[in-house]
Amino acid sequence: QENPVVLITYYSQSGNTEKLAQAVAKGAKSVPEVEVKLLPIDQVGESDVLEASAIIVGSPVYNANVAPAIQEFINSWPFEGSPMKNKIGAAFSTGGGISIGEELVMLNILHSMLIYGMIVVGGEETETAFGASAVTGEGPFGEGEMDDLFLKKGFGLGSRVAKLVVSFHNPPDWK
Ligand SMILES: Cc1cc2nc3c(=O)[nH]c(=O)nc-3n(C[C@H](O)[C@H](O)[C@H](O)COP(=O)(O)O)c2cc1C
Repeated sequence: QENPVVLITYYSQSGNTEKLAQAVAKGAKSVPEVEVKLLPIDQVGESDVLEASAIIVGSPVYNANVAPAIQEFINSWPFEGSPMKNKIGAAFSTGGGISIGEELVMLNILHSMLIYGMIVVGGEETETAFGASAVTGEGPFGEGEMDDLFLKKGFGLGSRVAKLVVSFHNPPDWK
């Protein structure tokens, strides 16, 4: 039996969300028995979406909303016959400021996943209850390297989703 696929996909104009996506992928790859795919959103086809057992979507904060490309991507998922039902979903975001949209963006992604019948989860810790987020342009969190604190959150999100996928893939005997 093939390993279940965890798809991590993101939109990133200036590289911040991509950095966080790489940390999420690292976390997912730390779990054996999953295949991890890390792709920018414009390189994801419908077959990637359909074959994935889990999808982790990342967006920058744009005026307290997801980037339009992210919403278009989610809107393009197949709906008839509920092929997305019971896939695991999770979210991450990066925003320039502290608390000016990161949570809204993650929750918006999760809301949309719920419409498709997906099972949505946050990260490993209370600090990633809604997913992993990073501040990229305020106070000590300026341009350049992403703070380790945020990369760890991304890692934890990826590893939690991958662990869940493995346990879903090998269901216990519930009888
Ligand atoms: C059009 C636009 C709107 C933005 N609006 C917000 C905002 O409402 N809140 C915020 O925290 N950051 C905002 N930002 C900053 C980005 O979210 C931040 O720089 C993010 O890390 C960019 O991600 P990227 O490098 O992956 O493109 C905005 C940036 C742009 C270009």
